[in-house]
This record gives sequence, structure tokens and C-alpha cells, in this order.
Amino acid sequence: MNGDPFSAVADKHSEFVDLQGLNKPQYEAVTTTEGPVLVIAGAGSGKTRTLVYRVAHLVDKGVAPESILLLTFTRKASQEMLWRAGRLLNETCSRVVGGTFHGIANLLLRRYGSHLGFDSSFSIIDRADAEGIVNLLKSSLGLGKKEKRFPSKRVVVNMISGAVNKSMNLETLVQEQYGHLLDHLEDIEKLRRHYHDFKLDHGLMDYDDLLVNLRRLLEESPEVQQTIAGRFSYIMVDEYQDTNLIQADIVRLAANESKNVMVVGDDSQSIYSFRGADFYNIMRFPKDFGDTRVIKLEENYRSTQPILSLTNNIIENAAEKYTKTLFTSIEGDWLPKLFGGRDELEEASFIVQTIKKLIQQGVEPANIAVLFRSSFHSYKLEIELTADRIEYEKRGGLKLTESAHMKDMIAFFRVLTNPQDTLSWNRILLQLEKVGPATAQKISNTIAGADDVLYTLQNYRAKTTWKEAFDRLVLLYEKLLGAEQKPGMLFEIALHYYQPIFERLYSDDYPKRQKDLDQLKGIMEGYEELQSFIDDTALDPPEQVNAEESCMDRLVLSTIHSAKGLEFDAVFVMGLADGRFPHASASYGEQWEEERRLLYVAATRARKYLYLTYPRQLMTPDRQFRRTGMSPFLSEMSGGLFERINGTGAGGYGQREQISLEEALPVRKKKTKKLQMEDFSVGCKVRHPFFGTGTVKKTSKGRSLDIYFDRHGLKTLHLDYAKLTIL
Ligand SMILES: Nc1ncnc2c1ncn2[C@@H]1O[C@H](COP(=O)(O)OP(=O)(O)OP(=O)(O)O)[C@@H](O)[C@H]1O
Repeated sequence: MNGDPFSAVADKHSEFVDLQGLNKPQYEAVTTTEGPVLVIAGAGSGKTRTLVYRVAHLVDKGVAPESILLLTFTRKASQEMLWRAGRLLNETCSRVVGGTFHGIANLLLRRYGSHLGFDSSFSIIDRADAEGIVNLLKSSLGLGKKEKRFPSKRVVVNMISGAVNKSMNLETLVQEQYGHLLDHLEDIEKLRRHYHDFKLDHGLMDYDDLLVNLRRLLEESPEVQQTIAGRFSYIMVDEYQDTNLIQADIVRLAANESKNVMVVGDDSQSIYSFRGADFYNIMRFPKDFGDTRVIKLEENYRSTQPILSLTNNIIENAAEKYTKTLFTSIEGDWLPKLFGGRDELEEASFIVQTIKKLIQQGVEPANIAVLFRSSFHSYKLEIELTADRIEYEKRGGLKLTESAHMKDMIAFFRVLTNPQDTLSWNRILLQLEKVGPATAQKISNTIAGADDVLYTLQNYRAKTTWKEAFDRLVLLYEKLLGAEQKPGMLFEIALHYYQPIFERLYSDDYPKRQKDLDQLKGIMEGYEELQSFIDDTALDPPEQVNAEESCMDRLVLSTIHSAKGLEFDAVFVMGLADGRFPHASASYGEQWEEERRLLYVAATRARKYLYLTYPRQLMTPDRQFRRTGMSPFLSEMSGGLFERINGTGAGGYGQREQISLEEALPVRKKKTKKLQMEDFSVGCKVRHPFFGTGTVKKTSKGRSLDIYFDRHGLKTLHLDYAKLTIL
């Protein structure tokens, strides 16, 4: 051994986990188990692999799996990492505690929340519920009745939540971001207070409360703080660049016993500041924890060099970043392509035709992704794909539980776990014929003060017009309470009651909605316990996919946010037009920079082929066409990093312009002999990577050729540099 820590790989620190598959900094991050560690990881540099190995290595070293906490951005991410760690070592890794900040906060608050005066049966409300409550309070307080410009429920919730997540006071937030609504500040403050009290009175917590209350618990109850900090002696946090200040405080407080905390992040991939994420958390970490070991992962294992050169160039122009230089040893000479179509239709046709060719060339559909900024940007593309019978899976759209009929159904289960959840009672009561909002509210209020909700309902004096329906509901509640059944069985009981109501309420399209109920049934059957089902659907709702249609081998259409952490052989980033990306409302500065990082995240998903596309014409909201250019992020890229392909200018790409399409495709590598002057003659057809097809007009005694290109005119090119192909 030569004193090089990396040579210790040969010593096999781990008994069973083979650490040879790690590079030097990855190895250092895996084996530096004691003390604070900050891993600055570039895109595709093996963050996930490092976390997986670290979990397995810790367990292998003898650390109790239950004392390891792995915090990830989605629940699925931690499940996958623990599964992979299990494959490296053994299934004991599944006992590691993994989940999102919100998920872990939920578990800890149910367990220790009584120290703050919370009942363990609180319900978690989602965004739509929060807006519903604000709306209710707005009208009961008589706010915004005469005043047309009073902010909508959506904007009020944005303000309340924004102030919490950005750790700002409401007044500053309104001043800075909603200056035009400053006149309403007093009423907004009032609404916030009432919203806060309403949640407390009804045993409700929104997403922000979960984090805020966990931090309070750790700060205000030294006993609980010690228990939690003592329980988790090794903490790891993924995607640290997307945490907010409250989450950073939680990490600090939970890790302050052992200080064995590793956070992993890439400041260049921070794309959630609109939700309060603060990428300075990464910069601050070494200050929060003294003696932090900073490790940089800079070798990219995902993309070819031309793709990496382009993505490095995108982020080079960022205003602020941790300096890291990504490199790769994956060779390749296929340059990323930039396509500008006449309009969205031509952009979509180009993508569809190229996808078809890629599939013909053997790229698996599931290894191709089309990424966009907002879900509706893929609308034209979806029509084109359907016309061409190309199946796809769309991600990042509506969540399954966001639709009204699903909320209806879930409400039955929510009142079982929290009988005081009047929001759900209100929803259930409004399903009854002849029961209007005032009656529903009156009954809900009675329930809110009741010790025994079933008894209160059984003795409620219903009006004859709705008594029969009400009695049926009370009977259902009694049945569900007495069932003591697994979630799957509870679903059957509730559906039996709800089906006729469902068919009446959604008489227009209930057959289409029915498949969601079937999907819900499948999901509930997978749970042993109702509370976990309720928490998971509130915290990490599944996406709306057709169960029987969902399969693994489809082309992926996804918002960029939902493609975080994934990789594909071929990636199309579409809609890169000025005014669309960055978004027209993005102001110069922070928002602009976040949009740049969003493009960076999208482009770094590509392994071998990257296509950046944009329409040169966009439809405005008033259905006018507006000419536009490419995104400023593209126009500021250095030349030579991509090849440009232009559309036909006539719409319907592909039928007319086969040649550009060929240029767009990866060329199967053939061993070609170096071309000599003798191979060319006047009239010979050639192709140039940038100028397209042309005809040789003159050959010289030296090594230069005069070629007339269909789209670029006469050029004199040197044979050694021109990369010509004879057609
Ligand atoms: N040491 C290594 N040797 C070989 N392949 C590696 C190594 N480290 C990572 N990889 C591979 O590189 C790819 C990217 O790794 P991973 O997904 O862990 O990156 P990441 O840092 O999480 O990426 P991103 O932040 O961009 O989502 C994966 O296919 C992974 O298997």
C-alpha cells in the first residue's frame, strides 16, 4: 500500500460489498462514514450509485439498518436505492429508514407530535384541499366580495406557502412578489390566521405544516430531539440542492448528536426554488457543520463527450455555481442536433419521424424520451404520435388523486382515520341529493364538536327530503367502522355505496373515470394498513396512468421536473423557443437562472443522442401566430457543439425533407476508407454535415473542391477538413 486512500479498495474495507466498482472520489464518499460530508456531484457522476453503496457499506460494517436514515426527493427513489443496496449486500438493507422529508416528518409527528399538543390521528391535506379551505374562509369572512381584484384562492395559498417555504414574513413576500396586491395585505394576513386555526381545530396538516412542526418538535422538545438524533446515527440526504431552509434546519437538528451526515447535491440541477428550495443550502453546509469533508464527483458516466461538452457549455453561463468540471471517457462523434421547425406542427413531425428511425435502428422505445417545460407543450406531439400509432407513456401530468371522483372515494377512508376531518365530511355530504352547501356545512360543524361522530350522525335530525340518502350514508359509515378490514376490503364496501352516486354525479363521462377507481382498488389492495395508504396518497400521489396500458416498453413523454434523476439513450428537449423557455414571465436574475438549470437537467438525461428543438412560430393565447426565435440559452451556446437542421418551412416535417432527417440520425459506424481527390468528379453528389447535400462543380490540383449546396450556395472546401460523404 502506498498511503493513497484509494488503494485501500484492495483491502476490502467491506466484508461482502465489493467496492471495486467505484471511482476514487465515489469510494471516498462511501467510506468516509464518520463526520459531515458534502458531496458535490455533477450530472451523471454516480450520486445514486454512491448512496446505494454507502448504505450497503454501512450495514456491512455492522451499523444497525434501523439507525440509518436516507432522505430522498421521492419515495420511489429511496425504495429503489434500498432495493439496490439489498442486491449488493442482503435484504437487511430494506430495514433502513428511507423516504422523503415529508414522509419522515409524518411518521415522527404521529409518534411524537403529542409533545406539541397534536393528536396522532391528524389528516394531511393536499394543495386542492388547502385552496378549498381558503375559499370557504374567504367567503365566510366576507373577503373580496365587492373587490374584484382580491387574489384568488390559488394565489392566497401560494403566498401563505411561499412565506413558509422561503422563511420570509408574509408582508415582505407580498411586497417583493405581489406588489400589486399590497392593498389587500391586511385581509390576506387575516385569512392566513383563520386558515391556521381551521387546520388546528380540525386536526389537519398541510405539507408545509409537516416540515414546520417537525422542526418545532426538534427545537422545542429537547427530549424528542435527543431521541431522534440518538436513533439515527447515520443520515444521508439526496438532492440537497432542492431542500429549503426548514429542511436544512431539520438535518442540522437531527444530526447534531453523531454529526455523521452526508448530503449529496448538484447546485447546477437546482430546479425547485419556485417552491422555496434554496440552493445556497449546499454552500452553507460546511458552515453549519464544522470540519466538513467536501468531495466532488466530476466523472460523468452517462453521456458521450459531444453531449457533455454541450451541457457543460449551457451551465458555464450560469451566474453562480460551485466550480466543477465534468469529464467523460465515453467517446462518440455524433454531435447533438438543433432543429428549428416552422411551427409546432413541424417541430412535432420532426420528432416523430426521428423517433421512428431511431426505433428502426434498434433503440428501444423506452430508451427514448421527449422532455418539455410544461405538460401542455406536448399537445401537438401527442396528436402526431397517435396518428402514427406510436405508443407513449406521459409523466408529470395530473396526479391520480387530484380528480374529483377520486377525492370523493378517498374522503370515505379519510373520515375513518380522522373522524374530525370535516373537509372530507363536507365532500361526502355534498354527494347526497337535496343536500346543499349550507346543510353540508351545518352537519360538518356538528361533527366537528362531537365526541362520538357515529352517534352524532345516527341521531342527527335529517329533513325528509334527504333522510333516506342520509341514512344510507350513516349505515355505510357504521359498516366501515365495524369492518376492521384491510384497505382492499374497505374499498369494496365503499364502492358498493358510491357506485350509483358516482354514475349520477358524472353521468357524462363516468365510464372513462371508472378505470381510475379500478386503479385505486389495485393500489389499496397493496396496503396492509389504512393510515399508510392515506398518508402515501396525500404525500406522494401516484400518477394517472391507465393500468392495463402501462407497460415498460413505451416511448416516454415527460415534464423535465418529472425526468429528474433518469437517463435515456435518446433525448429530445422540445419547445426551446424564446418566450417559452425561459418562460416569458421569468425575470432576469434568479428565475432566469433556474430556467437555465432546468434546460441543463433536461439535456444531461441523454446518453447517446440529444435533440434540441423549437418552433419558429407560436400560437398566442388569443389564437394569433407570433414569430419567435430560439431560446436565448441556445443562441448563447458556442458554435461547433451542435449541428443545425432546418425545417422545410412548409409544415409537416418528414414527408418533404428526407435528407435533413437522415442527417439527424445516428449514422451506423461503418469502416470507411479515407476519401481521396480521385473519388470526386464534377457532378458527383456529396453530403456535408452542416451544409447538407451538394454537387461538385470543380476539383483542383490541391485538395480543395468547389461544391454547390442546395441551401447554402457555392462553397470551396478542403477535403481533409470538410467531412464529406459521397452519396
Ligand atoms: N464508477 C462507475 N463506473 C461505471 N459506471 C458508473 C459509475 N458510477 C456511475 N456509473 C453509471 O453512470 C450513470 C449515472 O449514474 P447515476 O444515475 O448514479 O448518476 P447521478 O449522479 O445520480 O445523475 P443525475 O444527477 O444526473 O441524475 C449510471 O448509469 C451509473 O450506473
